[in-house]
Formats: sequence, structure tokens, C-alpha cells
Amino acid sequence: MTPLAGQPILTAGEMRATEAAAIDRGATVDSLMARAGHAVAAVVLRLASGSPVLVLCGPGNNGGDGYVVAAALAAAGLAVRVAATGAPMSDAAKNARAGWTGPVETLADVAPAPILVDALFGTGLSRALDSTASAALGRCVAAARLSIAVDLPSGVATDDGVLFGMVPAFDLTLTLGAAKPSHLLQPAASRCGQVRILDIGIAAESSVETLARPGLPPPGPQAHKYSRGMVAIVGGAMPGAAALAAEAALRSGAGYVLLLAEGGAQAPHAIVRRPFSPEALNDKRIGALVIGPGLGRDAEAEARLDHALGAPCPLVIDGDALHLLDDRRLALVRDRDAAVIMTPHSGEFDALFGAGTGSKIDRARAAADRAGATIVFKGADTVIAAPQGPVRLAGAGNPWLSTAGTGDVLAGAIGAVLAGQPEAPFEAACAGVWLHAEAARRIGAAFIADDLARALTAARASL
Ligand SMILES: NC(=O)C1=CN([C@@H]2O[C@H](COP(=O)(O)OP(=O)(O)OC[C@H]3O[C@@H](n4cnc5c(N)ncnc54)[C@H](OP(=O)(O)O)[C@@H]3O)[C@@H](O)[C@H]2O)[C@@H](O)CC1
Ligand SMILES: Nc1ncnc2c1ncn2[C@@H]1O[C@H](COP(=O)(O)OP(=O)(O)O)[C@@H](O)[C@H]1O
Ligand SMILES: [K+]
Repeated sequence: MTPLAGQPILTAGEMRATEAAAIDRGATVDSLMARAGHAVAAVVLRLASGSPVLVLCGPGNNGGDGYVVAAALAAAGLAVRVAATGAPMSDAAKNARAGWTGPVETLADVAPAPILVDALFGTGLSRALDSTASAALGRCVAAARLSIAVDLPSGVATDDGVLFGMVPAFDLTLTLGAAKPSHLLQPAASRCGQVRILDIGIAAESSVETLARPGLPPPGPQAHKYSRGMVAIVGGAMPGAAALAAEAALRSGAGYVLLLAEGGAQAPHAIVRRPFSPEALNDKRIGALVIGPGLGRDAEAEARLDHALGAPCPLVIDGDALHLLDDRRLALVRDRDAAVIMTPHSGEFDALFGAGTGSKIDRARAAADRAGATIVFKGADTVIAAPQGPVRLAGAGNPWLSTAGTGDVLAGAIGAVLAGQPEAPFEAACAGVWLHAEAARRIGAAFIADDLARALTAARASL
């Protein structure tokens, strides 16, 4: 069983192609199904602690996996019952069905069991479950002590996080061969519970991966404040937001943070404060410039953004600055020599790039290509995309992050990492997102953005 971090993510189509490649190398659908079913059964056997199991089987190969699981658990001595939507349709599923010698109950009035295994539908689901299957699944999951989905919870689309209908929340999802987008994209991810990947002997590869713990080394013995990275934060109408970003940058490992803002909230004394001036942006020691948190949207904000776009250093564009990015400024972003990272939430993303089509992954990729910038598409799920490049998905984070100012903290954290490695903006964005999520995980519940900025010290120190 492999946890999600740092693993490839494959769509349903990519899984089919990977399965076909394995078959070209001598595997069969039956052998893959046997391996998948036995891997699932081994986990269920361990977790069931002898309790009776109910396996729900659908018409396709996900159902086929279910029959293999049921037969393997019965052979191991567990009390197992099977209920199915009907007869299996594929050859492999028919063969697997033949290996189950017990009765097959109908779904409509099936009695629940303490352990529920959902093998109704997986990557082949194309529409909502019918009302009988949906009701039976909901009832059995609600009554179970432990509910386990095989590959995906039945009722979620594989590629875009969409729910086709009502889908109950499972305790555990055992995904076969590789993670799928819906294990990380909302709302589907919220139905998966814990997700673990089971090896079924296929070689899964993708440029889309789950976010991994970054490799950010501590400062070397020769480090000084400028070598660790100098971050300048351009403030504006709401000084508190820029101060949050500044504190976050300092606590994420920046050696020097310069807050270019007038008056307002007090930040830690380690932050150097100066009123904004265009000349300040020409300081060659600045490793990254952050603009947007608390910038405002007035004429002065526009002028500061234009100065920032013209500055020679890497840039993080967030909040208000994203709202000010018209076509002319987007062209400036594209033409810059130094890197740009943009951190829109969904409202900012839609306003900038339009509603678009496809999954959050597709949309983030298209935006990165269009802007020629790394895009951090934030929300309850976060997608990080590089232009013509890789994509990383952050798993479900701490929902207490849904409070004002936490995005300002993220911009500062990303700025700190970017200042230390200006040649690797995509990796810097990923590391900033990881630090932010780790800080939130560490503080737990009912925090405010100021607490989150402070918690970045412990998150950074943990690396
Ligand atoms: N890839 C791999 O490497 C391996 C994959 N394996 C397993 O195979 C799974 C994928 O199997 P799959 O392609 O047969 O699809 P699956 O999800 O079982 O269901 C599709 C069936 O249901 C039907 N159908 C669709 N929607 C429906 C609805 N709402 N209500 C009713 N029917 C509906 C649809 O037919 P349709 O009606 O759309 O023509 C089709 O008959 C995968 O998740 C994994 O568990 C492993 O065994 C081995 C290695
Ligand atoms: N439900 C949630 N679960 C996990 N993370 C969340 C959730 N809601 C928001 N976040 C995270 O919190 C931050 C909010 O940023 P943003 O919307 O820009 O807030 P603000 O503009 O107030 O600073 C983002 O990093 C986002 O990914
Ligand atoms: K399933």
C-alpha cells in the first residue's frame, strides 16, 4: 500500500493505455484483475479483524475485481456475501464471477454488513448510478463500520472530480495501479476517505503527480542573509495583507524581507519596512518580488504593478494584482525574462482566464501555457501547473484554511522559496504550497491567518 504523496496521476484513458501496454508485454486482463483483487483482499482481510464482509459487484471489470476479492476473503475464512447489479458483462468479469461459488444477492434489499467493499463501478463509469444501486450503496455504507471503495467510490467521474449523483463518503479507497484525478480533485476527493495505491504490476508514468514533501535544505555553513534569498513585498491600500505575506516569507526561510508599504499594521521587527518607491525594485539583491496582497485596485496600485512587471527579478502575482492583469499586462508577463508565479483562487482564475473547459488540471495547464507563468490554482484542491510542463496536485488540506488572509500567507511562502531558487519557479511554487499546507496541518483548528504565518517556522524547520 503506497500513500499518495509524490505519485503519478493517470486519467481513465491513460489507465486503459497503460493496461494495454502491460497486455502487449504478456499480461492479460484476467491476470491484472487477479492481482488487483488479491491486493485488495489482503488489505480488507487485515482491516476486517474477522468481521463479516459484504462485496457489491457491478457489471464491468470493477465488479470483476469484487468477485476476486470475495473469493479470496472466503478462502481466508471470512464470512463474505456478494450482491450484484446483474450479470457481469466483460469476459474477465465473467471469469472472475465463475471463481465465486457462493450465492449472489440482488442489490435492492441487500442486508448491510460491518465491512463494506464497493466494487460497483470504477474508471468505466460514464453516468449516474440508477436509483436502486445508488440507494443500496448509500444504505450499506451508512450501516458499515468500515467502508472501502475499490479503485474509486462508485458514482464519481475519474478525471475531473465530478460527482455523477449522490455518492456516500468512504473510509478508505484502494486505487489500482495509480492515483486518478478524482482522488485529489473536489468534490470527489471528499468521498474517498484515506487513499492508498495498490501495485498491480503496471508501469504508471505521468507528468501529473501528487505533491510531495519538498527537498529544501537548511542554510549551508557559509549562508548569509542575502544568499538565503531576499524577498520584497509591494504593499498598498490594505497594509495588513502585505504584512501577512512579509511575515510568511520570513518564517518560510527568506534571509531578508523588505516590506515596501506605507503605515498600517505592525509586523515582526525583523521585517525591514520602507515606503514604496519604484527605485527600491531595482535592488539587484531582490530574489523575488511579491505583489497583490492588500495592493488595492486604484491608480496607484496599477502604477505599482507596472513597476513590478518591469523589474528584473522573479515575481509572485496574487490577489488584487491578478484583478489588474488585463491583456496588455498579461503580454508583459509572457515576455518577462525572469519567472512569474500567479496564485489565483477560482474567482480570480475565472476573471483572468475565463470558465474554460475540462478539469481543474486541464484549466490550470491551459492558463500556464497562455500566461507563460507557473499557475497555482488554489482552493480546497490546489493544482500547480508550469507552462508546457509538469503539474502537481495537493491532496485535501485543512479546511480551516478557508479564512481571510491565508492566501496572502501562501504568496509570501512561495516568494521566500522562489527567492532562494529563482531558476526553478515551478518547484518553488510546489514547495510554498507544501509549507503552507504543512503549517495548517500542524496548527489544527480555528486558527487565523496570523497564526498560520507563525506556524510556517515549524513547517520550514521540519524539512
Ligand atoms: N485499468 C487497469 O489496469 C485495470 C482495471 N481494473 C478494474 O477495471 C475497472 C474498469 O473496468 P471497466 O472499464 O469495465 O469499467 P467499470 O468501472 O467496471 O464499469 C463499467 C461498466 O459499467 C457500465 N456502466 C457505466 N456507467 C454505468 C451506470 N451508471 N450504470 C450502469 N452501468 C454503467 C459500462 O457499460 P456502458 O453501459 O457504459 O456501455 C461498463 O459495462 C477499474 O476501475 C478497475 O477496478 C482491474 O480489474 C485490472 C486492471
Ligand atoms: N476548504 C479548504 N481546504 C483546504 N484549503 C483551503 C480551503 N479553502 C481555502 N483553502 C486554501 O486557503 C487559501 C485561501 O486563499 P485566498 O482565497 O486567496 O484567501 P485570501 O485572499 O483571503 O488570502 C488558499 O491557499 C487555498 O488553497
Ligand atoms: K468502486
